[in-house]
Amino acid sequence: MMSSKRSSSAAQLKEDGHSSKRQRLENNSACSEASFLSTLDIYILPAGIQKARLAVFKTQVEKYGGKVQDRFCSTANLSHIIVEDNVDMPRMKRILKLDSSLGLKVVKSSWLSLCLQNKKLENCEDYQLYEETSDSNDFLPKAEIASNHNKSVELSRPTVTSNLSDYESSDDNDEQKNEKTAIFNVSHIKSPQTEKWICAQSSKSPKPNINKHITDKLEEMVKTYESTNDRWRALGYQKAIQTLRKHPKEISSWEEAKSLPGIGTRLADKIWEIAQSGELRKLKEFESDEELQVLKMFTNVWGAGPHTAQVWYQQGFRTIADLQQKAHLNHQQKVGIRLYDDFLDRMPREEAAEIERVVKNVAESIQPGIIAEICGSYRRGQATCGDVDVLITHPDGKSHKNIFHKLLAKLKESGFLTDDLVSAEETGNQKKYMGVCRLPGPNRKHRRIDVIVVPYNEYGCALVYFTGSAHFNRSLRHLCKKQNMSLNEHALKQGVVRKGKEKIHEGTIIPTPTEEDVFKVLKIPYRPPEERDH
Ligand SMILES: Nc1ccn([C@H]2C[C@H](O)[C@@H](COP(=O)(O)OP(=O)(O)OP(=O)(O)O)O2)c(=O)n1
Ligand SMILES: [Mn+2]
Repeated sequence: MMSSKRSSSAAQLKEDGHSSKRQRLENNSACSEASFLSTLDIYILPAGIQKARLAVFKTQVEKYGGKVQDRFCSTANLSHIIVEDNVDMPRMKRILKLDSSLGLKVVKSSWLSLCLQNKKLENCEDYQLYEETSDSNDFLPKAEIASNHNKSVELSRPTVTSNLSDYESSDDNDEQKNEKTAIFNVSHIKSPQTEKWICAQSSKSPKPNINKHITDKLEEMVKTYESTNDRWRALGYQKAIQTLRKHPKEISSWEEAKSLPGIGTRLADKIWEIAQSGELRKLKEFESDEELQVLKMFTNVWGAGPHTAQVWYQQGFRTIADLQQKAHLNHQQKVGIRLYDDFLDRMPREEAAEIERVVKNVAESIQPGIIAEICGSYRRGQATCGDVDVLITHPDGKSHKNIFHKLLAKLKESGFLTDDLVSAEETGNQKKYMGVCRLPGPNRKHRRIDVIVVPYNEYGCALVYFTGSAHFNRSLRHLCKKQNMSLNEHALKQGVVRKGKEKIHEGTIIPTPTEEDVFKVLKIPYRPPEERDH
């Protein structure tokens, strides 16, 4: 969980780092006929296609700016797999030896012929092969999930290789649907129907979660998949949990589970198994699997992700004591191990409020008028918090610059900050500290604290980002993509042009001094923090 947070900020950084690619866009942006296939990066399944025809396809596609891969590689960033018109999905999967989610478009070769014939990238929808979906459409609005339900292609992806880029790629697959509009015809983009989006809806459910007995078990599955770095599956389960939480009645049949958006056959099986027996065999198996349990425990060490956990396991370590005595640990992991139990314990929100008061008082004593706001789960009104995320700024637009070091120095001096994890991470104009604090007095636990100092003109976007939830943020970012915008903790930008995962035009900043402005620009109703707890 905590390691995912850090990977995510790295991913965010990456998002920002594409300005050098702007040039390429400018050369490309007048998308003439000559490069009408430039968004294609395809693999053509040879089965049933004559060699000569295969060669023609390859030459033609390349001639018009596309790429054709000679070998199939499940980790390559393909836009489509092309198959002979009579090849069906099961056959293709057999040939390519696939059996978990890839999320690639599989299209009949007659579509490619049509594009070449008309010298334009035709809509491929009518030529696409579909398979029942189970775990993929996380960020789509509900209506879209429903309508795509039996259509989206879901191929198998080998488990252990899934990583963060898979996680983001759900966005991109969907984006490819709009590739024509996005690359060729930027000015004619329709505003998506926003009302169905997760970020447009309140997380406050009018009814309590009646399927809690099911979602609790699925949550355990998520934790396991997260510890083995199987984010693809973790995300699929997370999405099912969201859907089930909102479902107004107790699941009473397999069909009922299966009819819910984003729940495919395999998830419906699991849900029905829990509904009927109160148990999930797969989870039991996981629970009796020593390796999985150890990996879960090791990934709970702050500073250790699934990879480190795996390495430790392979080195023969099985307990936290083993790590303490024998493993080669970096500074963060040493802190993570020393405070292992404290970090796993979520603090009551009252304690987070006390921490806020300490930080606010010290901040105010350094610079009057300073704003210090706890974001994260606390601001969303949760009863317990995993850590405290303090966002700091100053309305004069400049005083924030001097605050970071002074504030941390004072907080250390008083003994409130006990350990540093990341002393200063700079992202653009923002500075982030990650560390550990403890309130004065007996029997106090150590708590994780992040302090983020941001310039006032980035405050609106920073508030949105650090308030979360992470799921809510993903939905916002995805909605942005649909409107050719981008959103991160720094800014909301418009006129962004993307090609696959790449941003080939960074876009321009739309000023959003407040959170409300962010919602307004995206044309969704403003949601107060407690309604963003998705
Ligand atoms: N992968 C991530 C991680 C974090 N965030 C944003 C949204 C989160 O709400 C906020 C703070 O991150 P935390 O990990 O502290 O999450 P929460 O505060 O929501 O939960 P917790 O109570 O577990 O700290 O940062 C995000 O958008 N994407
Ligand atoms: Mn938090």
